[in-house]
Amino acid sequence: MNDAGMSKPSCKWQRVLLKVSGEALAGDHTQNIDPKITMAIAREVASVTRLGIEVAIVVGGGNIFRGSSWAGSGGLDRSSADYIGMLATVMNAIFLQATMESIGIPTRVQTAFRMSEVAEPYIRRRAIRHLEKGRVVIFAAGTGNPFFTTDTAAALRCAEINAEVVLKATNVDGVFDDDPRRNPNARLLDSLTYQDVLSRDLSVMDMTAVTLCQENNIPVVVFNVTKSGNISRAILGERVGTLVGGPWVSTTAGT
Ligand SMILES: Nc1ncnc2c1ncn2[C@@H]1O[C@H](COP(=O)(O)OP(=O)(O)O)[C@@H](O)[C@H]1O
Ligand SMILES: O=c1ccn([C@@H]2O[C@H](COP(=O)(O)OP(=O)(O)O)[C@@H](O)[C@H]2O)c(=O)[nH]1
Repeated sequence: MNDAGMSKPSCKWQRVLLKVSGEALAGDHTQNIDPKITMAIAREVASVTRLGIEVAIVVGGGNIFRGSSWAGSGGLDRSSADYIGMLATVMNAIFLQATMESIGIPTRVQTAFRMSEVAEPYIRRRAIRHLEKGRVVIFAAGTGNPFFTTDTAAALRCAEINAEVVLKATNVDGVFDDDPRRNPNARLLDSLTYQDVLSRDLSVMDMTAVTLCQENNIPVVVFNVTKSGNISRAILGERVGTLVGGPWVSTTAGT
């Protein structure tokens, strides 16, 4: 039983870290953020938090600004470009928080650097208390440092709050043995070891993020967020997408 008075279901995971990339939030790309996507995420997260599963989210910012693409333009150095990118993730976080709270999900945003007029600063113990109280916590501004990505922030926050898995929401069905957008014969991989990802240079997450997950035995599930129900399936531990960090193990809840 958690503080929110909900009995814990016999699901695979009790506390998860959901990584939502900016690309995923952009949906059909008619705008920077697709409200249909934020609402779909909110509804699916709501359905699992009602089961007592604790959900923390790291949002990306690539739908608005990706530092590496801008560094060097108009005298913009990489660090300044990355800070703009981190601020982009805060915009996504505030939007997602508003959508979640509009359907009754108590949500807190914690940013890696202080902007306390719009969000809480990242305070680890406070984040854990929010989760224990049944609130969704959205981590924004990545790690707060330039030269990193929000995938690394996802791995870091997952380790810090003792979440059990990083669920990486993407626009493709999982990890393929080649880029599916370039190679129609690319094969979806069921599961992978961290070493596979590193040695075969499979574009799952950046190497820093993969190494952090490997060193802390954090499994990563890469799944397609655009398919309705996949967020719930991933959070409930059902077999969806590609599992990095060892073979799927059947559970009572999943297959
Ligand atoms: N250190 C902080 N800086 C900025 N805002 C904060 C801070 N701590 C809490 N808040 C905000 O104040 C509001 C009330 O905090 P809340 O989390 O509801 O407190 P409690 O856990 O005691 O109920 C929330 O909107 C929260 O985001
Ligand atoms: O710890 C971090 C996280 C993000 N970023 C910057 O924020 C941008 C958006 O994050 P990311 O590209 O990881 O978002 P996503 O690819 O998930 O949309 C990155 O390109 C970086 O410029 C950063 O500098 N440090």
